[in-house]
Amino acid sequence: MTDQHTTIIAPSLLAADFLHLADAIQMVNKSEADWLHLDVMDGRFVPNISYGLPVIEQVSKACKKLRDVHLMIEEPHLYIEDFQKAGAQVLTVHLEACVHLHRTVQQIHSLGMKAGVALNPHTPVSLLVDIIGDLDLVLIMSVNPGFGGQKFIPHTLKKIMELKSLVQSTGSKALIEVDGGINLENAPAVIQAGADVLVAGSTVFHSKDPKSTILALKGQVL
Ligand SMILES: O=C(CO)[C@H](O)[C@H](O)COP(=O)(O)O
Ligand SMILES: [Co+2]
Repeated sequence: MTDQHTTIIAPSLLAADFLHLADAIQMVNKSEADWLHLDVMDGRFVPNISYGLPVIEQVSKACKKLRDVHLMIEEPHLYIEDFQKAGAQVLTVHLEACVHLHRTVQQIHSLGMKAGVALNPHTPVSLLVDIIGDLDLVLIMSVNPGFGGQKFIPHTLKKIMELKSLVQSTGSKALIEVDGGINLENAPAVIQAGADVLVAGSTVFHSKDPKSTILALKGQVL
């Protein structure tokens, strides 16, 4: 999607203190984070409900970083324009939730957003073969979607490597984003496997010094 040499860090607001969202956004604004990851859950595609359009609209007004919206919802095509109006800049839908994935990607692009497709841990990378050339981003779920604070599933490292070869062999511009259970211990291996973007919720927001943790995830320890 963009020329970049250092890993993009996208803190996930899901792990922030919801009573003090403004403080969380100011921290992200002042940090070396590149994006803000926003997780939308509908209680149907995943067994949890997070936050939705009104929250993203307000967050977008305050957030100076790119808004990376991860839709864990059924029938996401019904809400593409709503999320664009709320301030989404990258909009990611789940392959498992889309019957007409190519059409949904076209819809996202027609509204001026970057388009991402997310894969659950059990969904093979090979299912992207006929869409990879149209994508700006592929999100590899490294936990089962629905909750923050879960443990990284090790076999997803192999999927990141498979996706990296697919991207390289097809000349796709898609960035590889990895989401779930990322911490300071596994981040180097995830980057080594081919990740361009690391999502980190608990590791950033539950740390004593979130700004330093963001730098450390980038491999630039203070
Ligand atoms: O999509 C997600 C969960 O479905 C979140 O982005 C992810 O879980 C981040 O949280 P953590 O870093 O705590 O695992
Ligand atoms: Co997410």
